[in-house]
Amino acid sequence: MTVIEHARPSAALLADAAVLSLCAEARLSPKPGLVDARGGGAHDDMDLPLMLASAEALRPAFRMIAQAAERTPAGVGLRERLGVIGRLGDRAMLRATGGINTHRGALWSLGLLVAAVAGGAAGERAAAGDAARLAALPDRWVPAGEPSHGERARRRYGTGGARREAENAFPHVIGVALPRLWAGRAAGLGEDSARLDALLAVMSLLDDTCVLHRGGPGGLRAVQHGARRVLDEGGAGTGSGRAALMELDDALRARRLSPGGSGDLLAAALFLDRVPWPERLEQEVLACGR
Ligand SMILES: CC(C)(COP(=O)(O)OP(=O)(O)OC[C@H]1O[C@@H](n2cnc3c(N)ncnc32)[C@H](O)[C@@H]1O)[C@@H](O)C(=O)NCCC(=O)NCCS
Ligand SMILES: Nc1ncnc2c1ncn2[C@@H]1O[C@H](COP(=O)(O)OP(=O)(O)OP(=O)(O)O)[C@@H](O)[C@H]1O
Repeated sequence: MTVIEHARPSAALLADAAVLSLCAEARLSPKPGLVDARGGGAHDDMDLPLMLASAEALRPAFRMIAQAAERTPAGVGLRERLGVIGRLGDRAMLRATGGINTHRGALWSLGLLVAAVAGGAAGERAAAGDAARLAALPDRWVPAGEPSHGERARRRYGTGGARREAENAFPHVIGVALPRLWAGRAAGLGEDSARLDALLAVMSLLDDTCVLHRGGPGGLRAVQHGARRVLDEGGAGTGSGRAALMELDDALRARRLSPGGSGDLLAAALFLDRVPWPERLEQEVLACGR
């Protein structure tokens, strides 16, 4: 069997892949409740140009994250360095958006995955596992402050939010979004329909603190049941699935419910799908020679 030398993707390439994934997630339309090419969804302070500007503003942070992970062995030192860069990235995002939180959750999830790939993880599962170990390490420099919306939702409803999703090695990315994306492609769905179905599959299962904070457990049930219904109707690529999706979009916009955590995890799946893993390259070369 051919064994191909695996050149680790450069920090610049990983930052490109992370920004492209955020842009692809933002452009994907029609997404229920989320910002997309049609407008702000459940948000009255966001639109697509703002999301794209925010993604671009995060490029230096992703590059610094990758460089730090290339140079520093995984451990508390790296975790604390990522915390510093993550908080700087957050400030760059807020500068670019005039103070609006467009991508905080996405920077957290993608930042950890970028660090894992830059640190040498080979394959989606390995990357999610390495990211989980980093997420679980302590960071002495977390500033004390007001509890975030997510923190309040966690205390009130006992859910784990973005932090636990990372500490558990991104089960909704590895076990839900990626398999659904690949199954959709294998079934011959168009790329947008395969991505929308992957998003809906995550929405149908995730305890999203973004939704809980705005709509409580009733709002979360509406998101989860609505997404499940679209999939049961045949998914975004069918007429009845599309009709159910548009109904869900109307309902989420009317109730101001935004499944932001699911948007973040779709972007994370698109990132992992874009990384040129050695075994995928190997399969492509073998298929080419057949
Ligand atoms: C952990 C983070 C998200 C902050 O936690 P916090 O409780 O304040 O955030 P909160 O729960 O409000 O969620 C933020 C966002 O995460 C997303 N989210 C919500 N629920 C989920 C979920 N179940 N799974 C994944 N993402 C989710 C949503 O987009 C939400 O808006 C992160 O911003 C952080 O701690 N950053 C510090 C910098 C750092 O350490 N970075 C290191 C890696 S770059
Ligand atoms: N396409 C998208 N549209 C909207 N949000 C998205 C999208 N993709 C990802 N997100 C995520 O959703 C989060 C936005 O959440 P939200 O608007 O609830 O922020 P907040 O400032 O915590 O709450 P609020 O707006 O209620 O004050 C971001 O952190 C971002 O990572």
